Amino acid sequence: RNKHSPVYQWPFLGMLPGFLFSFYDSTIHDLYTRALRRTGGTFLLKGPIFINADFMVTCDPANINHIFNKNAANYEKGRDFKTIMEPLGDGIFNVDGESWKFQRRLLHSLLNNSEFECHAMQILTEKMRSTLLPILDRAEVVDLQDVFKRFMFDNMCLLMKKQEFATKHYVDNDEQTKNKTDLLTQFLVMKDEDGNCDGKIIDKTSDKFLRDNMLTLLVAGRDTISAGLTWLIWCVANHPTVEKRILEELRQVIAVRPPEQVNGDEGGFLRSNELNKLVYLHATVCETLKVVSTSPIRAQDCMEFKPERWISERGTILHVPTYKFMTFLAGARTCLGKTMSFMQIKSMASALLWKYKFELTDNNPSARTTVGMVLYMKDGLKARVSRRDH
Ligand code: HEM
Repeated sequence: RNKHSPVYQWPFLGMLPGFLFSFYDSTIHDLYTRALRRTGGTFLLKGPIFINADFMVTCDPANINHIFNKNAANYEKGRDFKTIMEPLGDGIFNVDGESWKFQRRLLHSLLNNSEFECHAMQILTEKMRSTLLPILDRAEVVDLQDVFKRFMFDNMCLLMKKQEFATKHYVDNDEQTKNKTDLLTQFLVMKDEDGNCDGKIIDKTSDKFLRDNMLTLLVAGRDTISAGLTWLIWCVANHPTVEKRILEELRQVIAVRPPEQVNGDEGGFLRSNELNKLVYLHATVCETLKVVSTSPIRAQDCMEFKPERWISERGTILHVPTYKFMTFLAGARTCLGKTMSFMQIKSMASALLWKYKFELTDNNPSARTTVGMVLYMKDGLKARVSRRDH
C-alpha cells in the first residue's frame, strides 16, 4: 500500500501525521504538489480510520471542469464550509442555492460595471499618490508585504466608507466621474428588489446583510491583491529579463504622452486604456498567480516562471479556460473581482516598477509560504528600495 501511496500511510492514522508535520513545517504546499505530480493530478488523502476524514484532492482540469462547470449543482459548499468561515456570516462565500444566486446577481452588477471600475481606480491612484509612494520614497529596506497589506486594507475601506463618501463628489471636470458613491451606498440604492430565497425574504438593506457582504468584500479584496502584488514583485526581482521587458513595455506606452506626463511619479500612473495595452505585464500577473497558486496549469514546465506562455503569436493574451487556470476558481462561482484585480495589480505594479528598483535582501529564491486561505510569504518580503533614473 505504501509503495504506491503519494504520502506515507501509517496504520490507523492514515496520512495525517505526514500532513500535520508539513503543516507546522510550512511545507504543506510542496507536499501537495509532490503528491499531485506522483499521482498524475488526483489522489485520495486518507485520514485516520476512526474519524470520517478522507479527502479527494485534484488539480486535473478534467475533474475541475466536471465539478465546477458541468455538475456544479452537485457540489455545493455545504454547512461545514459555513462553520469554518463563520465570521463571514451569510455573505456570498458561505451560501448556496437561491441565496447565493441573489447575492451573485447583486454583486455582479456592482463590481462589474465601468463606472465602479473607474471609481475604484481613482481611489487607488489617489491613495498611491498620498501614502504608498511617499512611504517608499523614505524607505531604505522595507517589508513590502506588510506595506501592501496595510495599503490594501485602507484602499478597500475607502471603497466602502459610507458617510464620508456619500457626500463627497469626485469632480475632475469629467461628468462621468461625478457623484460616485461608495460600495455601501450603491448597495443600498441599487434597483434590485429584496430576494425571496427558499421561502425567506432577504432584506438587502438590513444591517446583517450589509455587514456580511462588506466584510466578505473586504476579505476578498484586501488579502488576495496584496498577496498577488507581493509575489509579483518577488517573481520580477528574481527574473531580471522579465523586469527589463516590463519596463520596455511601460516606456512604449508612456512615450506617446505629452512630455510633462512622462517624468516623475505621474509617469508610472497609468489610465485604464493604457493598462489594457500592457500585454506583457498582464502575462506576468497571470504567470505569478499560476506559479504561486496551488493548482498549476498542467504544462511540462509548469514550475518555471515564463510570462511568454500567456501570449499568442499575434501578441495578444491567450485565453485559458478557468478549469485550467483556477486561481480565481472556475464555473459559476468564479471570482467576481477578477477583472478588478488585474487592473489594480497592474496599476500598482506599473507605478512601483516604473519608479523604484527592488532588490531582495534575502536572496533565497524559494520563499516559504504561510498556510491559509491566501498564500502569503511566511517571512515577509524584505527589499532594498532605490529610485530609478529615467
Ligand atoms: C488576486 C486577486 C483575487 C483572487 C486570486 C481571488 C480568488 C477567488 C477565489 C479562488 C474565489 C472562490 C472562493 C470560493 O468559492 O471558495 C473567489 C470568489 C470571490 N471573489 Fe475573488 N479573488 C481575488 C480578488 C477579488 C476582489 C478584488 C474582489 C472584490 C472586491 C473579489 C470578490 C469575490 C467574490 C464576491 C467572490 C464570491 C463569488 C461566488 O461565490 O459566487 N475577489 N475569488
